[in-house]
Amino acid sequence: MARLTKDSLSTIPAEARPTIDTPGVGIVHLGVGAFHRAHQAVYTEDAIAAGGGDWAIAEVAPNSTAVVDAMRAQDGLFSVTSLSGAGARTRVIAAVGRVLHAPSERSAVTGLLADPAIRVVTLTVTEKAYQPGSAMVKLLVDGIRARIIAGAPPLAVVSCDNLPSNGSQLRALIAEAVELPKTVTFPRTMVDRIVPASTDQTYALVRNALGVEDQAAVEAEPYKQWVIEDAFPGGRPAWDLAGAVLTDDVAPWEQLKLRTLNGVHSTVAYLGAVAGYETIADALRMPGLTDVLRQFIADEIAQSFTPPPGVSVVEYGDEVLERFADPAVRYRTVQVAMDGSQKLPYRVLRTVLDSRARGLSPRVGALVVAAWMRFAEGTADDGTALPLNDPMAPQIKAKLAASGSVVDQLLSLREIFPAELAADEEFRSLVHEWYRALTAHGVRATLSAIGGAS
Ligand SMILES: NC(=O)c1ccc[n+]([C@@H]2O[C@H](COP(=O)([O-])OP(=O)(O)OC[C@H]3O[C@@H](n4cnc5c(N)ncnc54)[C@H](O)[C@@H]3O)[C@@H](O)[C@H]2O)c1
Ligand SMILES: O=P(O)(O)OC[C@@H](O)[C@@H](O)[C@H](O)[C@H](O)CO
Repeated sequence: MARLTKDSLSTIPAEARPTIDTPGVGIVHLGVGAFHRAHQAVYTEDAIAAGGGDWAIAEVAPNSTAVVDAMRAQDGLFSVTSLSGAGARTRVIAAVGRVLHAPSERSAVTGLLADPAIRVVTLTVTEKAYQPGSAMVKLLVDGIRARIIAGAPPLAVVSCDNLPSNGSQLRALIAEAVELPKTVTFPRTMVDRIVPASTDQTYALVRNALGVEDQAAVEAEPYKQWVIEDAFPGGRPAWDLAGAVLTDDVAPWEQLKLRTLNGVHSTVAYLGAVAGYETIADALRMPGLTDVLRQFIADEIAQSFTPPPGVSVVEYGDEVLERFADPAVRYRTVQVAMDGSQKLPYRVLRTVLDSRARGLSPRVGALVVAAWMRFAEGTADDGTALPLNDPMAPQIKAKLAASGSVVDQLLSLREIFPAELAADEEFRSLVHEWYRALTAHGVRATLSAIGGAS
């Protein structure tokens, strides 16, 4: 079967063809993962179609050469399939102008970061990359230094990772190494679209829909949202015309999404993986789980922050549960569960701390922590092995191997559990209680007992 390329575009169904001819490059993106392709690349294609401009994307892969090879062989083209119970729609995106591999083409990447034609840098490099002196930080620092030497043309560096205050966190990491001119900004964003890792099913779906082979294909839910702080000194694509919300205040949107959607996603992931469910949608069918999640949303998450004006956290949470429950979106529980040490603090522990400050009981928050502990132990309730894919795996495993209670050992990991929380007797005793129940009876029986008791 022919490969997806500019030459083969005339053979695919007209409604799936790109809506633009790739213009000049104006954006560098670091981290060519599935999410970027299904989110920022789609918004950018639609923004170019609606508002024009030289805003094509130069993709920079920080690690793998596989995605670089696949996209180069396809002239930068790839497809995005929106999947839901209602059906599938595949479209090809032509917003990518160049593809580079950071480790082997470092000077080309730093040269590009200094190029005045580049006015925006975006990133999706996962939470764990935001560490002082990481390869991603060093690359950006070198690029910004080269840009300063070139006269510091204006630049916005936009983190699109799931992190609280993502823009300020990134700025702080870069500012440790280079004095930042006012012409470089770090807008904060809230990004949302459920994009599971591509599988053979994704590639087969595209072969059927388009009649070509696409090795960079991604699939996603139809829903997408992007709230961006409007701080672009060198201009930006007309993302607003593509449906993004440009605002001065991203914070309430970010809290809403990270605490509700991501907090609940992680909850389903840990309980679901330990109970033996492969996907988030499958896990949601576990008796009692939806009731517990609704309690979590209404009694703890919604009490922990002030949502954007006019938004009900409970209604938003109901919509999130509907999105998660769509069986067409096959997000694996173990994928959402990975890197828990990086995710738990902002997805769940901040909710617990803020609701404790308001005098509330962290009942479900403590259950999530106990479920993460059971997951970290590496076996499901039926004895199947579970992968601990986490940058802190060595420290977590060392705590698990130490003598004493698993709960006390893991709560002593200060990088995850702040001292204030670990010292909170009510929280501690609830985590102990849930951990005992999960260990003695398993997830399903524990959830059924909650249902029976409420
Ligand atoms: N997938 C989603 O549903 C979704 C939705 C919203 C936000 N996000 C954000 O996007 C991120 C990436 O998700 P994805 O689905 O594209 O994952 P992915 O596994 O497809 O891609 C991850 C990308 O991050 C890069 N990366 C990984 N570790 C890195 C490191 N230490 N330094 C630099 N780069 C590194 C990889 O090279 C790859 O390009 C998530 O961590 C999250 O912050 C994802
Ligand atoms: O992408 P991660 O690893 O940060 O988190 C896994 C999921 O919770 C996440 O990707 C959600 O699907 C996403 O944040 C929805 O917008």
